[in-house]
Amino acid sequence: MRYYPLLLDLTGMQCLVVGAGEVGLRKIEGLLQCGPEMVTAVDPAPPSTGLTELLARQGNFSYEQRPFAETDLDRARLVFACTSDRAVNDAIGRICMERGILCNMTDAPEHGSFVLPASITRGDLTISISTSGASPALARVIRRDLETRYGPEYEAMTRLLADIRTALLALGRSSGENREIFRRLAASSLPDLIRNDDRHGCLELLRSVLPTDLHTRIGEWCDDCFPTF
Ligand SMILES: C[C@@]1(CC(=O)O)c2cc3[nH]c(cc4nc(cc5[nH]c(cc(n2)[C@H]1CCC(=O)O)[C@@](C)(CC(=O)O)[C@@H]5CCC(=O)O)C(CC(=O)O)=C4CCC(=O)O)c(CCC(=O)O)c3CC(=O)O
Ligand SMILES: NC(=O)C1=CN([C@@H]2O[C@H](COP(=O)(O)OP(=O)(O)OC[C@H]3O[C@@H](n4cnc5c(N)ncnc54)[C@H](O)[C@@H]3O)[C@@H](O)[C@H]2O)C=CC1
Repeated sequence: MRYYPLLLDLTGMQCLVVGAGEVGLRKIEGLLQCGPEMVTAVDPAPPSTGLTELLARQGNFSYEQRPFAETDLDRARLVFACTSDRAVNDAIGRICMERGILCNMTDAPEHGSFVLPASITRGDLTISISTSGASPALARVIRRDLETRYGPEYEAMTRLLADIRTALLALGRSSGENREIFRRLAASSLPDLIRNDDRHGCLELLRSVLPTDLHTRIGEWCDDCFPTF
């Protein structure tokens, strides 16, 4: 396998995007969805409409209208080289490598330390697809295909399973018994029931699978999946 897949927590992290054209903007938007400490974009061009909107909305985003300078890398932990100037991108990649900073090279991925996957998020559920740079267009097609298979109901499904998991683990039963229940629920028709707004079916299913100690909580969990407002 060419790359090691991981999910990165951006809390407290300073991110730098050099070159805020079409590709840079996509990377900035992706970063800002994950709550970093700060995203700084550096580009000599005036900010585009998309960037101006982000600047108005996001307190943790700043834009510096000037070319890249080596000192930009002093505080950055995660860097994206997205300029249209191959020599500038190469220099960023080289310095990051020397300093041990994670760097995404948008025009020469083989010289960077990581690539981005195409992603679908449904609350805490993340589905990522990567072709390791072989064909981003294929990653995009597969992402769109999976988006229809795993719809918005998977956000509530994931939250429900997380709540049940916390409660079940607190009962202190054997992990073998717990695993059996988690696997049954995860493979059940819960997504269909949520999508079809079938609260009754959901109640029935949870009663049939969960131990009686948890039955008093089922109503509250279903309320969360089927809000009445
Ligand atoms: C290696 C990587 C490095 C990185 O950026 O991390 C990289 C590199 C390059 N992309 C290029 C082109 C395109 N990129 C896209 C789209 C996406 N590119 C993304 C990631 C990645 N792109 C990483 C590998 C991911 C993987 O392989 O799985 C996605 C998944 C995520 C994101 O960017 O957030 C996002 C999809 C988001 C979505 O829709 O879900 C499209 C599709 C389109 O626009 O229709 C095209 C045009 C079609 C095509 O070329 O396939 C070029 C050539 C530029 C040129 O022509 O010169 C290079 C440079 C090179 O290959 O050398
Ligand atoms: N990884 C990916 O997903 C993709 C990568 N690419 C590659 O990414 C690069 C950028 O593509 P686009 O965003 O479409 O180009 P673009 O022309 O829209 O944006 C490039 C930006 O870099 C800025 N720039 C130029 N010199 C700079 C410097 N010294 N310091 C800071 N900023 C500088 C320009 O002002 C411009 O705003 C290209 O090399 C392209 O081949 C293209 C498509 C997808």
